[in-house]
Amino acid sequence: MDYFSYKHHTLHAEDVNVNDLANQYGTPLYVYSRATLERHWHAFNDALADHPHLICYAVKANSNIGVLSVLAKLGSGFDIVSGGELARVIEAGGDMSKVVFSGVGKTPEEIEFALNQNIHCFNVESEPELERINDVAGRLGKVAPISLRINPDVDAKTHPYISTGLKANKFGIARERAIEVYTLAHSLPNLNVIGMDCHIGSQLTDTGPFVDALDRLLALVDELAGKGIEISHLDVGGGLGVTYKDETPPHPREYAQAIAAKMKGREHLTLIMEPGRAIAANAGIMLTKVEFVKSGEEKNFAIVDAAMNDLIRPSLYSAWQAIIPVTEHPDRETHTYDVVGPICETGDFIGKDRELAIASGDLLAVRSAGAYGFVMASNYNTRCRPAEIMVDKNTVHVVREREILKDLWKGEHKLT
Ligand SMILES: Cc1ncc(COP(=O)(O)O)c(C=O)c1O
Ligand SMILES: N[C@@H](CCCC[NH3+])C(=O)O
Repeated sequence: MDYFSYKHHTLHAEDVNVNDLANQYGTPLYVYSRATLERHWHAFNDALADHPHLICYAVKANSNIGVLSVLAKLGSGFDIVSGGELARVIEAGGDMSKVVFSGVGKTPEEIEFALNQNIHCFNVESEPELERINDVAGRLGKVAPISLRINPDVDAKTHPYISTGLKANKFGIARERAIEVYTLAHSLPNLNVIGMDCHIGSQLTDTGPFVDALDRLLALVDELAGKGIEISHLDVGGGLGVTYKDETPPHPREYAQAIAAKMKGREHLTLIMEPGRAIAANAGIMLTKVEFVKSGEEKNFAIVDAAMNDLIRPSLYSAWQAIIPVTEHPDRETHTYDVVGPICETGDFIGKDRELAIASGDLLAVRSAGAYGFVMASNYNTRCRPAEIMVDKNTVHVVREREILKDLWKGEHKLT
């Protein structure tokens, strides 16, 4: 079931006509569906019902406090990568005992902040980070729970910018060095070694690489146990892909069951997952208005009011996201358009070569925009970032107001 669907030729988000949202809140506008977020979270959680587990939603995918609060109410954990994300989870009412802290460059201040919140675990990516956490914990008279992020050296077969589990990537500790680094961690006085984690990349559309990575991790868990280092959780990271166009990723249930099957007989190991995109991407759309239709010699352009500063994935990764009309006009002729924004860059496009039946003033919806959409937005060209809306059946919540011009130079000072 799709919570973004047409009723009487008009796109709805759950029970709300998105035309009304655009009229009331303006465009560009991000619109999320609470029911979709919840359904995606439950798909992971329910599939793991037979194994001790924790779903730690990857906050980076969509860190809006409204989104986080919906997931916190379901009992979700959170995977964070900065003190800022931790502060958002606190603000949203998240349970600190279900927070894991990933990322290659945690500062002493961020470590202290997280230690004082008693988070579940630090996912440590290097030896110097291990030493740093040990020092900060010692200074605070605390013991830091840690997991080591192992780089399993498997090819996730995804876009090179978002592949993270190869030796050539900056992430994690090489598999060959894992035992040595675990031994070091175990010897440090202010650390408690409780887990092992990995994350091999994002937008993966095949279960194979996940299972290969898990096999490699489990072999290490056994080797560690042989050396007297027993851990209590295994975190397989995030990375499950979604359908943007014609990709056929496994359903979260299928993916989670494949992972859980490998964990049979290891019920003492809590299984942690950190899905981001698979929960948020298809729970959101971005609405944009056609300002002008421009016919060139070689191309037609639909110049819209959203740009690469609002949604950067097409420009950054040549990512394809569906662009659909808010009102269907079966009577109109279609033409091929590049859907472009007003920013002064040739790379400013939302979609290329799209068949659309449009006129200026029409509204379009960019689908799959709930993950890595607003969170990657900027103010480039001094543009206000869009508002964000959460629809819950027929109720509309403004979960972030549209920026106003004054917000854009907050903290700046002119010379007198
Ligand atoms: C450590 C870690 N966990 C989880 C995620 C979430 O990934 P995805 O949104 O692909 O599920 C990421 C981002 O790729 C990550 O770096
Ligand atoms: N931002 C990326 C994914 C990066 C994943 C972060 N670890 C995207 O839009 O696809």
